[in-house]
Amino acid sequence: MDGGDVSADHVIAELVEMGFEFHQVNEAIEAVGPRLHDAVDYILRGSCELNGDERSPVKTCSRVKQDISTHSYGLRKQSSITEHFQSSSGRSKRKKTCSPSSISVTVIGGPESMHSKGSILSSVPETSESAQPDSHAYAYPGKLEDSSSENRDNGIFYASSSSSLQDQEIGLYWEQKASNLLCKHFGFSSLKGFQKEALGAWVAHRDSLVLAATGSGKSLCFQIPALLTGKVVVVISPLISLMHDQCLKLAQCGISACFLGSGQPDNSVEHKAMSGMYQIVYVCPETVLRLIVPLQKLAENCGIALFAIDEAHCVSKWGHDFRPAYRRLSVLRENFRVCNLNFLQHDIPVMALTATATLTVREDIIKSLHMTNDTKIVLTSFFRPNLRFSVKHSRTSSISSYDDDFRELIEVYTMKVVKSKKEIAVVLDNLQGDSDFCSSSENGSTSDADEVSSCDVENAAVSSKKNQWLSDFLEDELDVNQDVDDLDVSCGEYCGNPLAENSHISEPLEKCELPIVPEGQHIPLQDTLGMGPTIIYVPTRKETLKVADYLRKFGVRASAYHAKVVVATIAFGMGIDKPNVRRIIHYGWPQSLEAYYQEAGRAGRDGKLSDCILYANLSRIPTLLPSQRSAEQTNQAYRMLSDCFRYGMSTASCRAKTLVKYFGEEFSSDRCLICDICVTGPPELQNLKDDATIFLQALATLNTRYRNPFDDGTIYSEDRSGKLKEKANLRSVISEIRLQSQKFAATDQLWWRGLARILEAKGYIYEGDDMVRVCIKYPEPTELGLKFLQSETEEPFYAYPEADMLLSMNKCKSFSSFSDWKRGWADPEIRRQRLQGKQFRTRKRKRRSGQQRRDLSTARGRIAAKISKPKQ
Ligand SMILES: Nc1ncnc2c1ncn2[C@@H]1O[C@H](COP(=O)(O)OP(=O)(O)OP(=O)(O)O)[C@@H](O)[C@H]1O
Ligand SMILES: [Mg+2]
Repeated sequence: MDGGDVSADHVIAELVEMGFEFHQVNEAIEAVGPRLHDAVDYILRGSCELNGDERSPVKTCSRVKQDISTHSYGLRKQSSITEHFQSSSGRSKRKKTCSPSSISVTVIGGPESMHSKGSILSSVPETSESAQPDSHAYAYPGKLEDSSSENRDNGIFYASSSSSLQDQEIGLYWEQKASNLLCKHFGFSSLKGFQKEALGAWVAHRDSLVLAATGSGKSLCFQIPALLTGKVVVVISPLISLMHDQCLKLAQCGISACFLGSGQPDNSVEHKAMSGMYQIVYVCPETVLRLIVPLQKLAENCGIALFAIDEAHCVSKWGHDFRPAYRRLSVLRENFRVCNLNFLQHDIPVMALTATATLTVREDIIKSLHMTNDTKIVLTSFFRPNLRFSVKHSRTSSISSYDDDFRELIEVYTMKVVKSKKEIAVVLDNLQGDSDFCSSSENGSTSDADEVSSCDVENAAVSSKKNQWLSDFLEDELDVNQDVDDLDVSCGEYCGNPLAENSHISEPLEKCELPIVPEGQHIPLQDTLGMGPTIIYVPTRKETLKVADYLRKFGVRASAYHAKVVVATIAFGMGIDKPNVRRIIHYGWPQSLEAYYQEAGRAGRDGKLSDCILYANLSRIPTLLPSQRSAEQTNQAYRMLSDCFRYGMSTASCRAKTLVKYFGEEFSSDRCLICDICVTGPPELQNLKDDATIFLQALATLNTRYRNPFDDGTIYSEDRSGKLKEKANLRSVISEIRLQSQKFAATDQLWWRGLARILEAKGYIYEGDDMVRVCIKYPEPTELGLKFLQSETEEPFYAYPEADMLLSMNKCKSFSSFSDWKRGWADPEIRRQRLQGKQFRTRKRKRRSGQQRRDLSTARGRIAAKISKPKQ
């Protein structure tokens, strides 16, 4: 919108269309001429005093500079402290009680458009020399009237807004005013539906819980109130990198903001914030708990418009990033009510926001934060139409998998096909020989894992040279604030999966324009995503170095990022808003679908097609990463990991549908059309009647055979020595199946593991002890299962084989030959021949050469070598 040269009629029409009153428009045009922005400014300023020349010569960001140069950007003065006192004393001190009414749920139909054309955030450089990244507080100078004696009280500055409005004024045309502020500060043409809903609740002084997809624009729901009122908005946020990112962006939009917490090196910022100097104050939950009294003073002196609790899933023990301090945030609701603070006219609203909350988590948030019964729930679709989800099988702990898994990525970034098998072999050899490059135990090993490896102690130490290189790289290439330490915030009582510390960042060599995804339309898979940045999430720090190292050897500009080395403002963690991330690669099992969806949500925030690929070892059961957990938390963590495992194993249902369903949403359309399952289709439906029958039959046999002598209902199985041991487990069921059925003698355990999941989902079997597990261990038949077994109908049992069953089908052959070999030993004649014959010698030789090749860099290899060493 450039109002300079357009005719008065055009400008009038546009202003009226924007919702301004005709007489206001006329007055504005008469005063400032037919210039759209100036007219908008004029109207917004209304009858306020103008004093654009009072702006202090403090550094401004490029966008603000541009605004100032194009518009006569007068600013309204912050009401002085005396005015605040006057207005507060003039208010009714009548105490109010909360009248409970039922919680209302608003479901906004269909996902909001993600196509943020003309987003100023993508058009403005991410850092600007004038954005003061090292100042730790971000003040648009026009907002801080440091030279006004009126606003200055004992050296303390008070927040100001260009559109400071009284409470009653906000109520009248708040929607229009909010839209105008949105346009002015953020460059967006209109508020999204859910943003209006959330703001509407706030205007009505109600608490609210805002549930909206990652990247949908939740931040604006709590940023606009600061602009509308001129009062301070206090935002509770879990990560310093996130607070830093948001403050920087607000500064670019001409809004003063600061963050408080252990990462804030400037002690004076807290004092200034509590004096009302900043419009938006970000604070970590631990810090806000000790600031209750200063905040009450702030509410009395300057006014607090809203408490926003961002990433509110951290409140809940049932969520993926539980933070104990978040749970204590009920103090905000308790201490800022009319009944405790006489000067308030209404309770200060609490707005909780998250993109990843299941139904249980939502209830827990409302309860834990003591939100009022009148809490408004604003719910939008969690569906992100431009995210292309897929799951691929990979032995992610083994560097030999990197070749296949990262080949395409390397080709995208280096723009050449460099990888002949020979070249790759050379690189892999180099990496294996590199002392820094050590293998680590995989997140995803089963208890019966047969290939677990670990690092030599000496290899585990990362050379200081490399660390130096990494921080140099990050300093050079990324917008880094090394003074900010995420770990200060996220350690201690934080019992979650530290998201930000496990990522790689690949920066593009050059950017390219990509088509915007038309909502609900099919996107052919061969569409290239171009070279926007890629984030690779891996489970351990060691693996960040490993994968980054590998990519760099092929010429990709990749760097490991984890909080121990450096914390960047674009840390790509929870809530971080970088528009053009094209690929999110999870390399190894995530710990929960919440974490997965949250991390995947960093992709495609500009609305363009982006890939979210999960590489996981589908033949193994994932394990929990070590963390301090109570028994209850451990069970919950297993439940979440199990859901994630099932997502990976699923072959029949659209990925996006599974994901949004997990968050309690009924997917409006049947398929997303772009995920791997939608594109390639599910595998062939199979009649698994025989398989299900033999499984349940074997289970029933074991139950009868090992019914324990004490007849207490517990079922035992025998170990090889014939001793009674624990309950019949999946393994013993599989052995029993092999004994009972020639047809299934060669079918491997992956098949049965998958089938057990299908039977469990059907309600035919259940976990026989009280433990929560990722995969069923002690199957027991349900009544339904027994009924199925006893039924003599010919009715088929159709099911889609799951991912592990498909893997099993592929490797069935080798197992079969092994099985034949094993069975052969039962025949005395074959046994004799083998012991004497060539066949045995060959196998022995092979085994011996295997010993020589033992990999001494792995724990297994060293143990094996030790055991096989002849005794002296
Ligand atoms: N009304 C709007 N019109 C157009 N674009 C918008 C609007 N509101 C927000 N956006 C865009 O949405 C992007 C993401 O916003 P934001 O960071 O608030 O997402 P979020 O919902 O908090 O995501 P997350 O759950 O990942 O934290 C912003 O960079 C902005 O470009
Ligand atoms: Mg956010």
